[in-house]
Parts: sequence; structure tokens; C-alpha cells
Amino acid sequence: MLEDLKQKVYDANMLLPKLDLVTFTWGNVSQIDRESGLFVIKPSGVDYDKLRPEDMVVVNLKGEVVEGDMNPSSDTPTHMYLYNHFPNIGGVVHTHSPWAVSFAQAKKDVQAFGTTHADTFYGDVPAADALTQDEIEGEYELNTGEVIVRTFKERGIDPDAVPAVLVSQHGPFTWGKDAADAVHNAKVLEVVAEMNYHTLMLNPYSDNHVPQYLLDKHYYRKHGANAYYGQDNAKSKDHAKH
Ligand SMILES: O=C(CO)[C@@H](O)[C@H](O)COP(=O)(O)O
Repeated sequence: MLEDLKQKVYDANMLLPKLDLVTFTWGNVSQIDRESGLFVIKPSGVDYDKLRPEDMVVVNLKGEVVEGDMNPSSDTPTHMYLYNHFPNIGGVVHTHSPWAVSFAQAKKDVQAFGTTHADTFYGDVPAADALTQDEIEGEYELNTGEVIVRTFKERGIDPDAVPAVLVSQHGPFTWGKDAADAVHNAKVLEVVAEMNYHTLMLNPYSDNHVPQYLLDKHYYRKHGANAYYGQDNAKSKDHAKH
């Protein structure tokens, strides 16, 4: 089932080593078919050079494996949580790319210091709280997905405007309209994280943050003036006109 989607998800996973976003098997990509409510994700712990499209695992939004001979990625609960709570996303990526992980471990946002950032992320990329562990039926479940969604809610960040997060004690998760778009965002995050580091080394008090109205403008240019970005639409339309 979903053979075309398996091919797309396989292709997106194979971009991770190509884009220097993963070491060994440290990463995973998925994409959802919103019609069926099923998503396809990489199997856990499989070397990229051994991976095949037919190895992709099909999972439903309760986290149950619907088709696949191997275990799905260990991050499947997080991908699933994001699909359940961010209705407009179509693909999710997790990597351990070094610059983004450094900011995640330091629990520091990647700030919007310039257009390189603003062309993809229309605001700072937030560092989420550390992992939480809840005992669920005697098993410990790392509620990474809950930590991500809670961070966006508490900080009033629109996940469609900032398709990325830095999970402390773990690493970056990015998302997008599909798997390929989510991989693109993962690479941009890694590049702008490195730029953030050097910007702050050159000027630790750097406050040349791109103003929010300009970030809005980039957002509307890409998503259209009617796109809602956490503000009154009338006001947003005015922004877009400038
Ligand atoms: O952080 C971890 C494991 O601690 C994971 O994110 C792995 O890096 C990827 O795992 P699989 O997708 O191969 O299960």
C-alpha cells in the first residue's frame, strides 16, 4: 500500500546523508497521506546504504503499524503527535545535525538575524523544554511531541510560519508541506544555526533581529496576503501591502 508515498519518503530519507544532515542512522523522515490518515516513516536503525523503498513502514495516527516488516523509527511517536496537532503539515524530519543540536542542547533559540533565516522561518526557531517522561501503563514514554506542541502554544508561535523546533537534550525537528519540504527546512535550519553561532561570536550583543513586520512580509510573500499569521487578518493585509 501507498507505494508512491513510500518512494517519496525513501527519496527524502536518502537526502539526509547527501545534505550532511546525519551521521550513521541518526535521523528520520516521514510523510502523511491526510486522506487515509496513514503516514510512512523510515524503519529504525537501518543504514542508509542498505535502505530500500519497500522497507518504509506504514503507521496510523494511533501509532499502530499498518504495514511493514521492520520497526518504525524510534521517533515515530513524535512524528505522529505532530501530525495530530499541526493539521497543515505533510512531512516531518528529525536529525542530529551538529549546529542545530548544539543550540538544542544549549536550550537557545536560533534567532532571525537576517533574510537567510527569514526566507524560511518567519520568526525565531524556539528551543523547547527538556524531554518529559510520563509513566504510561508502566512504560516510560518520552513525550517529545507534547513538549514541542506545548512550546508553540505557550509562546504563541504559528507552526506554519516557523516549521522547526530545537528539542533540548535531543535535537531539531522540522516539518513542511511534504517530506522533501521538511528536509529543505532541516538543511536551512542547520545552515542558519551555524550562522547564528558566528553572528553571536562576532557580536554577542547582536540585536539586529529582523523586525517582526518584515518577517510577516516574507511570510505573506510566500503564503499569500490572506495567510493568517497569528494576527488580525486586516492588519496582516496592511503589512503585506508595504
Ligand atoms: O535520538 C535517537 C535515538 O536516541 C533517534 O533520533 C535516532 O537518532 C534515530 O533513530 P531511528 O529513526 O533510526 O529509530
